[in-house]
Amino acid sequence: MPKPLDNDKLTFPILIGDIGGTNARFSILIDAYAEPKQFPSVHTADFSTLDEAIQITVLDKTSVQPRSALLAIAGPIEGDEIPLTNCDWVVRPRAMIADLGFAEVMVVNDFEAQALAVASLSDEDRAPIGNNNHSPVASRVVLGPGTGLGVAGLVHAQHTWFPVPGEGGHVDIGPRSERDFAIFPHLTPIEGRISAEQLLCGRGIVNIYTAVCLADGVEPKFTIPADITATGLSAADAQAAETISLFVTYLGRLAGDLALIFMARGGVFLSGGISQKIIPALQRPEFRQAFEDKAPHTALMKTIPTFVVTHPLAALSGLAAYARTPASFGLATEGRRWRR
Ligand SMILES: Nc1ncnc2c1ncn2[C@@H]1O[C@H](COP(=O)(O)OP(=O)(O)OP(=O)(O)O)[C@@H](O)[C@H]1O
Repeated sequence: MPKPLDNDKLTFPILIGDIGGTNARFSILIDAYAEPKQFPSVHTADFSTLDEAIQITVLDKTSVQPRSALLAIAGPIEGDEIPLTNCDWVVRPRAMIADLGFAEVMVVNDFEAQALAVASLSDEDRAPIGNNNHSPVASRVVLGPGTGLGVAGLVHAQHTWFPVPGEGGHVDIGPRSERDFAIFPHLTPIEGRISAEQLLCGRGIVNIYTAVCLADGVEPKFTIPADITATGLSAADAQAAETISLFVTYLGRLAGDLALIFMARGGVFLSGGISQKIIPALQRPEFRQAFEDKAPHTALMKTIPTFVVTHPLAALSGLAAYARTPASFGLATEGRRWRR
């Protein structure tokens, strides 16, 4: 078993990496004060292993030899061989230490990294949804529709940020309005239920659109999420337009539920690839209406801000924030930190 370590500093220079299902992004943090040295983002499919991607895209391109690596990955972190969700790579920290010259490797969950990022996002790196652009220093939530639906809480207590990565994308979601009751019977349950991720991700956009078409007795025209949002945003197609409206409504409902669970007075932050692409739809009334529609707590919900994270490399910025000042974060390291 890996040896548990305290939340002490990783040794600089630190390679930080955000390994998604489709893309991997790397940078090097020379010390606690320097801006990260950014490397071009790469497609995971272009390299057979993570180690090869690090060697070719980072180590071969710089004379700086990182002493530590801090990686965010999509998927649960268990044991010494960590397979990635949606990609063939396996993270092998012990082999990275042996072969790539690192003294230490630490691996965290990708939404934990997103949560670390929203602890300190500047105004330029977020777009408010609604009238409130103030985020007090208080607990927050990150909710990210992309290939899947990621969720993490960020609890603020004792002057410390505690990321809470969970599987919140898999909570149940059910019909509420009369129109929902007409559409939901056309969704395909998985093992008897509809989870939030079945509606609130790229595939979910297609699921909603198809169910709307079936409810209307119309042949579906689109199978690609980006086509549905593009057509829906321009209102060129009634079913695609309704899909966008329902998508932001359901996202607002879930965002509100999560804000209630975490008492997230610091706000709910929408990350992931889709949120940034549909900001105009999120700024229409439906998202905030659904978010605030939480009687008997409507007055409370009106005070909670909501944002789209617009930072292009939010997970990397979260990892860099942790690498600089680990003591500001209550990040669990047990079983996730390996050293030579
Ligand atoms: N304009 C768009 N509107 C709606 N959905 C989109 C749009 N563009 C891409 N998508 C969908 O977003 C999903 C990809 O999300 P994202 O960009 O967050 O990638 P990821 O694989 O989750 O993360 P990573 O880039 O880290 O690998 C896919 O399902 C894709 O079809």
